[in-house]
Amino acid sequence: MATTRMDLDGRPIKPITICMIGAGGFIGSHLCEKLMSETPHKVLALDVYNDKIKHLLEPDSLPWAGRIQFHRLNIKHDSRLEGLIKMADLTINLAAICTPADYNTRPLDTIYSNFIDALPVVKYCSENNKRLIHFSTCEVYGKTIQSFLPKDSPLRQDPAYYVLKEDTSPCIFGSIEKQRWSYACAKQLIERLVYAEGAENGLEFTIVRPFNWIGPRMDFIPGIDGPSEGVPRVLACFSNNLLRREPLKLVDGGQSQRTFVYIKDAIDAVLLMIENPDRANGHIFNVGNPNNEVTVRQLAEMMTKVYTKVSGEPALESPTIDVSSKEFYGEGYDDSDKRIPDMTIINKQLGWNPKTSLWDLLDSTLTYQHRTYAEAIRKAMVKPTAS
Ligand SMILES: NC(=O)c1ccc[n+]([C@@H]2O[C@H](COP(=O)([O-])OP(=O)(O)OC[C@H]3O[C@@H](n4cnc5c(N)ncnc54)[C@H](O)[C@@H]3O)[C@@H](O)[C@H]2O)c1
Ligand SMILES: O=c1ccn([C@@H]2O[C@H](COP(=O)(O)OP(=O)(O)O[C@H]3OC[C@@H](O)[C@H](O)[C@H]3O)[C@@H](O)[C@H]2O)c(=O)[nH]1
Repeated sequence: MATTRMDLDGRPIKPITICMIGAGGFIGSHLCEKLMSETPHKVLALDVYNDKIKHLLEPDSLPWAGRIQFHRLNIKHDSRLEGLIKMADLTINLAAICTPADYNTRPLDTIYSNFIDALPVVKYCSENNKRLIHFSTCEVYGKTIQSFLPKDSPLRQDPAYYVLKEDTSPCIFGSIEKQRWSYACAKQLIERLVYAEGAENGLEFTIVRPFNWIGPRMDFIPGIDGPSEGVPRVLACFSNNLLRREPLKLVDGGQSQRTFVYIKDAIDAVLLMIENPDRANGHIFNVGNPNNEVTVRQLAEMMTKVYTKVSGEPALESPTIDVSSKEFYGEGYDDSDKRIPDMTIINKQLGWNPKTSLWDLLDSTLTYQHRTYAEAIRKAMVKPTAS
């Protein structure tokens, strides 16, 4: 007899149906895994692709068979979207172009994907009184105030100038020709639209600002399960370099800082939002791990050490190489200098804190990368490239 699961206020959690847009992606695939293995909820999984959730959809003998349905559709132009949102109690929108290499090279696609294409999702939820959890990004904060202070200013040590807080921090982007900010600005405007639908029309919404969630199935390995010339996010870039025994490329010397959180810790936070609507509705949540801050150079050094342990292969003599952002990303690139999430609101509303250290999450993730890709890469490197 399954025990009834209780929410944070001691009330029994009723099974719901969730319309998950972008369910076939990195975060979506982990969220579907969690929902299928640990909850009674149903998922309508909408995406253009389902490679990352195929293991959840087949065979029919799976214990959750019947609770997850895949619908292959592109929300840009599909008349089935409203009906699927109406069938569900809650819509979670994860769909986006969200790899920085695209922001300054495909700015129109980026703006359409992160703002225009999300408009019908918000409209259908609002018109049909359906709850929405919308995925934004920590990138809406842009650059810290600290990054504009003189290098020797003592204020640089004051957290008020660099800790990012949902209800007080400004959004600071570069100039228009720095087209990198097309993504963050599109995300900012869709946040403002969702917030306005809440304020004016009573839409029950939650906005999530992920701070660099990383783990297995993030993006792709160029030339293996993605285009050879593709440029994924840093975890996949560095994994690809390690797998191919190439130096890791440090953009502009790798001085930018990031905080990384393990995908499995972050998914726990999302499940708390799903199952505690009274505590999550109306809120914007930072979801990250302030204890895992490194420069990109330090990340490269740590991944090199972990990969040596995981693969048994010694590191290269020169494990990293500096490259300019212009060379790596092209014209119009710019960067966030530092991303430390303030955790006050998510602690107060949901009592959530991340658990996994950067070393441990890199250990499990690089173990997955090595097990999944090492053989395919060895074969690809042996095979002469087509002349
Ligand atoms: N992973 C992170 O650390 C991170 C950080 C900040 C924000 N986010 C946000 O979280 C969300 C999910 O990110 P992710 O890391 O899983 O990315 P992802 O690229 O792995 O997943 C996005 C999914 O959306 C799908 N999609 C895109 N456009 C679509 C469309 N028009 N119709 C149907 N499906 C479409 C893609 O096929 C993909 O499977 C995005 O909104 C992203 O901006 C993620
Ligand atoms: O090979 C590489 C790849 C990336 N980098 C650097 O590593 C840092 C992280 O780059 P990523 O591609 O992972 O992406 P960013 O952290 O800049 O933004 C990402 O995180 C927030 C989400 O909104 C998005 O998924 C994306 O915008 C950047 O400073 C980038 O310049 C390298 O130095 N070398």
